[in-house]
Parts: sequence; structure tokens; C-alpha cells
Amino acid sequence: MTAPTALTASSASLAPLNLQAAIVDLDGTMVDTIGDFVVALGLTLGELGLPAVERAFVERTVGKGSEHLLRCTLAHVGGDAALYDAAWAAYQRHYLVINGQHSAVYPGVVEGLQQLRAAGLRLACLTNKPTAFARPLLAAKGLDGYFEVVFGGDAFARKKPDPLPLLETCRALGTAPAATLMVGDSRNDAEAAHAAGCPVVLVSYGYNHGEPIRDVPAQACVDRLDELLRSS
Ligand SMILES: O=C(O)COP(=O)(O)O
Ligand SMILES: [Mg+2]
Repeated sequence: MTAPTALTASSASLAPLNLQAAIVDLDGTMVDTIGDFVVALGLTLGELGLPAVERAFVERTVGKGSEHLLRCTLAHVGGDAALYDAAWAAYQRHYLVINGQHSAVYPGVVEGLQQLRAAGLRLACLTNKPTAFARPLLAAKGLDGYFEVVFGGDAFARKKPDPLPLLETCRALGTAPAATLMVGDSRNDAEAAHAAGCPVVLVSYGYNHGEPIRDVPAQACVDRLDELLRSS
């Protein structure tokens, strides 16, 4: 398919790209999932006799996959690293039960996905979240139908910010990286996109390891996904 017909001022730099597809991140881009992380970590830590972790810590630590989040959390609350295996088993059990119950789709996401599809773009969801968490979350939030493929952080040998997951996702879609837009909320997404040769647009509202997202190089930064393309 050809490029979308019109672009907003904030994404005018996308105009010459002749996009064929978009790869969309999940946590912090489509769904505000901090509540789910806080609750699942709290249940896990409680089971291990450890104190709960505060929301601000989760917000600046999320983004590099659940294993990384759990290891950092154990260290943060003074838990022994030897507890990791038990903590990981408990965390997965708790997360799957509460998945989506303390999360909300960001404003403009459904409209933005509809516009991308209407513009003829193929869509993939690529997250560092385990695939077994990502699929039920997308389904619970009514977002699963927009994506041809969904890949989690365990789908490939390395996670974002490594370019491998983006290159593999382009391969699955059959699109060239230069014609495949990455849409994300963090430096991980941007670095992976730059290394893979994909253009990238970042959202202003997600989680970027406690750092201002506008400091991260990207083609554009938008406040809502439905500002990305203009459907007219
Ligand atoms: O689970 C995480 O670390 C977040 O994943 P995502 O931002 O790549 O969706
Ligand atoms: Mg994210």
C-alpha cells in the first residue's frame, strides 16, 4: 500500500517515507499498565515477606521486560537475588490473574489504530512484555483485532533496544524497515528503531525511565496516537 494521504504538522517529517506498516509498542504507548505492574509486584513481594514497591519506582524501571523489572524490584526492596526464581514463578501467576484490571487504554489509541489501518498500513504489536501477558491484555482491552502479529519480549533471542525484534517483525510482515514506522514511548523503542533502520515516532505520555521523552531523537513526538495521521 502507499503512504497515508495526509499528515499532521507534528508528523510532517513522515510524509516522504511511503509507509507500508507500523509496529506499535504496548506498555506506555497503547495501555497505561503501571497499576497492573504495581499490583502484581505487591502480591509477589507480599508472598515472599518483602515490602511493597512504590508506583514511581515501577514507572521509571518498566520497559526492559518483566524479568528486568523483577530483578530491579528485588534489589530495590532489599530482597536476596537468590529469591528470583521463586519470585518469577509467583509474579507470572499473579500477573496473569490481574492482567488488565488496573490498566487503561490511553485516549486516542483506538482512533489512531483505526486511522493507521484506514491508511492501508499493516500493523504489528511489539512489546518487551512476555507474549503470554501481551495477548490477553490486548484482547481484554479490545485492541487485538488491529494487529496481524503480536510479539512479546520472549519471542526473539534479544529484546528492544536491540534491533533484532524489529527486524524480525518486519520480516514477519514482509515490509522493508525503512517503510515500517515504530511507534513507542521510550528510548528502547527509539534505539531499536534507529539500529533497525525504521523511522520512529514517540508518544509524549508514556514511561521513559524517568527521562524527558523529547530528549530522545525521533521523527516526531505526539500527544495522542490519533495525531499521527490525519484521515482526510
Ligand atoms: O514489559 C515491559 O518492560 C514494557 O514493555 P513495552 O513498553 O515494550 O510494551
Ligand atoms: Mg513501552
